[in-house]
Amino acid sequence: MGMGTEWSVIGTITAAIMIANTIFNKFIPPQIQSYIELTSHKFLSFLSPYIQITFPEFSGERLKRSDVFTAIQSYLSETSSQRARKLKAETANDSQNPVVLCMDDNEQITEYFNGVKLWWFSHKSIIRTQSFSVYPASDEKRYYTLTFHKRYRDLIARSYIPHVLEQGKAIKLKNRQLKLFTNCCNTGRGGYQNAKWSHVVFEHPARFETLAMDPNMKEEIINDLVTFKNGKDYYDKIGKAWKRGYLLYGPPGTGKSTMIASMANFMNYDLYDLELTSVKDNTQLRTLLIETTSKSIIVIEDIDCSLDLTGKRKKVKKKEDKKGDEEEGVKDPVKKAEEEENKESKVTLSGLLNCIDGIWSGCAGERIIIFTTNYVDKLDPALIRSGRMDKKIELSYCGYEAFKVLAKNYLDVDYHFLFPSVEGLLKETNMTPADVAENIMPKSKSDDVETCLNKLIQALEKDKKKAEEEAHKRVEEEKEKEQLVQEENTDGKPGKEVKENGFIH
Ligand SMILES: Nc1ncnc2c1ncn2[C@@H]1O[C@H](COP(=O)(O)OP(=O)(O)OP(=O)(O)O)[C@@H](O)[C@H]1O
Ligand SMILES: [Mg+2]
Repeated sequence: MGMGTEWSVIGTITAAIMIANTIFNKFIPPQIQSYIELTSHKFLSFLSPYIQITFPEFSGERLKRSDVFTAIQSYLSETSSQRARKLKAETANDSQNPVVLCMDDNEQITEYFNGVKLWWFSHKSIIRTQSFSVYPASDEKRYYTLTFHKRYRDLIARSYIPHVLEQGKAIKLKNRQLKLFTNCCNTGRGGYQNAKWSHVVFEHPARFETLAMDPNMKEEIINDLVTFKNGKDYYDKIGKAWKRGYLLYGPPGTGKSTMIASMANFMNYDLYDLELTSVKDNTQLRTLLIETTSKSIIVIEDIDCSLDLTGKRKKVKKKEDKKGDEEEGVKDPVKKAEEEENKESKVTLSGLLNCIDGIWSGCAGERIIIFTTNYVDKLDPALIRSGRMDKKIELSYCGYEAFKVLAKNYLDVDYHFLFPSVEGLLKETNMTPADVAENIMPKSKSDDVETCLNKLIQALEKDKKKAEEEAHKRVEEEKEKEQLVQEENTDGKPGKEVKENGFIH
């Protein structure tokens, strides 16, 4: 039988089945339907040498889409778009390929696996649910069926289906568009229902390759991330939730935020930027954290400024109070009520810790939480203990290795005769990678590598001079202080006492 004849036979049979199915669903009572289905199924399976496996979209928990179904859908969207005749165009979140073509509903394709022929069908049927409402409720039921000869049962079950699921998951991950979620500006006059995330597509260009830092430290972080990503079985084995916490600390402009973006790109995880000052209270914080999904990084930037750890937040509130008192006479009452509510907003350290431990234990895995701070000493030890913050990463001033990465990024050079001068000066100064980057960035077309590096050298020399002057000033001040103490000792009371008592203290 030729390919064309085979298809027309399958097509006719499918069409006939679909018509019969419609008539069957419409006119025959459900009890008789199930009896007929059972009998005909038994009869057909006795006659047919083919086996059929069904993969429904929803199974078990009605609200959760089956992971197997979505994996098959991704797999077929890639493999079927070449072969299926009826295609469906779906919107993709990719600006370069705005449309994804995939197999349409009630369409079929043939596939070969290790020389074995098999058929995929995509079904969609409308089920009318029994309802007392004026408008009859209808529900779409979608599923895939896989048909193959019964002699290949083992091969399909043991090799082909795992292969499809693995490929499907990989395709889904590859096509995944990263998102940046933020809770900022979502709190207003309302209560907890306003505790929600809004998102934009995450398109930060930061990569580990372009991140300027000590190469050994970079490698250590990458290895840590890779181990975490592949660690599901390990975490299961040791009975620990599949989560990891990082604390990034260092002066402003040393690349903390850049590193977080690089991590998200490297891991292919969504980013949740949690702005604690916009969270009303601990309950709202919990709601937000529970809503985060797996394969994500939850970030709390400048943790020392957003929590009542240092008294900083209190100070801000006091300032607001003062301002409020001054403006009291002219204030709109609605605005005032709103402010009153905002003033109440309070996330406590213990609330945050409980929430973190809560999502640590209660939600599905693969989550990273990152805190950043400029002042690590100010943080409460409870917040950064191991288990909550598993790895503490210090990002510091620009060293020579980090400079080389920046020079490669910004000027596309691996070496230049001015590099040794830069190396020497970097050792003697504290310049952040952000400032180094700003100095070596060409500002006009005529700026060549030498001009840019000279500009950096000038800036470094200026910094060095300033640091030397400051150090000199400090020494002078110390000297003055010492002199003052000495003068006090000779002229003042303590000296006399020493004399009188005859003791030297
Ligand atoms: N280590 C680095 N590698 C590459 N670029 C860097 C690095 N550090 C800083 N930069 C550059 O400087 C800019 C500021 O850095 P970033 O925002 O990451 O600093 P930060 O440590 O988060 O500062 P802050 O504490 O103020 O939030 C970035 O846009 C980036 O271009
Ligand atoms: Mg930052």
